Amino acid sequence: MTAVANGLEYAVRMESVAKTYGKGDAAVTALKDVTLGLRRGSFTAIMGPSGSGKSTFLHCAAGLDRPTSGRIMLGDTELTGRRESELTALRRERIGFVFQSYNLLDALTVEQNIVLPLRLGNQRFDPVFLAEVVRSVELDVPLDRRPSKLSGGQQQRVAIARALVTRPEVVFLDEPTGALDTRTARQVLGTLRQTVDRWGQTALMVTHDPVAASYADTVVFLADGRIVGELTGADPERIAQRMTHLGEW
Ligand SMILES: Nc1ncnc2c1ncn2[C@@H]1O[C@H](COP(=O)(O)OP(=O)(O)OP(=O)(O)O)[C@@H](O)[C@H]1O
Repeated sequence: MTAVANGLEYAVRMESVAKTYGKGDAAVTALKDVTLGLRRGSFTAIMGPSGSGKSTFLHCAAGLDRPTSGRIMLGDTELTGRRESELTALRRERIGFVFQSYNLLDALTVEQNIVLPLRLGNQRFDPVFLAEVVRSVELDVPLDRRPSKLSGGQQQRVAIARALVTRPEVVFLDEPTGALDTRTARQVLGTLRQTVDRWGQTALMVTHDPVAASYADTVVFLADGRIVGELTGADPERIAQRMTHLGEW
């Protein structure tokens, strides 16, 4: 298949990616020969024991960290070998991020938080699209409120809206429900699933939770820096069983 066709079919492609931290005796190889494509419109979860390379994988795929070798493509744009300023612009314009700790600014209102990536990129915001994003994440609070006045679940919906507002090619989520109670976590994951289904949003989520992972189309398992398996359409029990086979988690 040609590179252009891959760019259309895959939102992200990683080819033989390796990442080593440090040098000599202190070197730690966090990723080894990782090859994976995220199809446009797919929702993928990454699971693996502690230290298996999940964060490193997410950071490399999102252009937050550089692999030691291999190639990473965002659509038909190669990330590897770009200057930091170019990577910053690519991340701002084409990628959305959601973290466990929400990372909202309390000096700003909910609405100002959501549109912040557009302001930073000097992009205009379309109030009709903003309303659609707010509706799609089922955010049901006054937009002039400060984030700290909201529940954890509502704060994470604000963070997801902020990640979606630039119409990113991919949203990367790092333990997005790690700080939420079980019921709220399920509601937020249901919302995320709907944005994938309705908008064709591509998403990649790192999680320790088999229930969270079961909302994804495919779960990719990492162990010791390598991809060691994949499950599609699996329920939480099957995912938990596979994790148990990978050892402690
Ligand atoms: N900045 C760094 N410098 C040195 N070693 C690192 C660095 N970041 C990660 N590592 C090492 O790389 C390996 C993979 O770490 P990583 O954080 O990617 O795993 P993880 O699966 O996300 O772990 P966890 O589930 O505990 O967050 C580990 O051995 C870790 O100690």
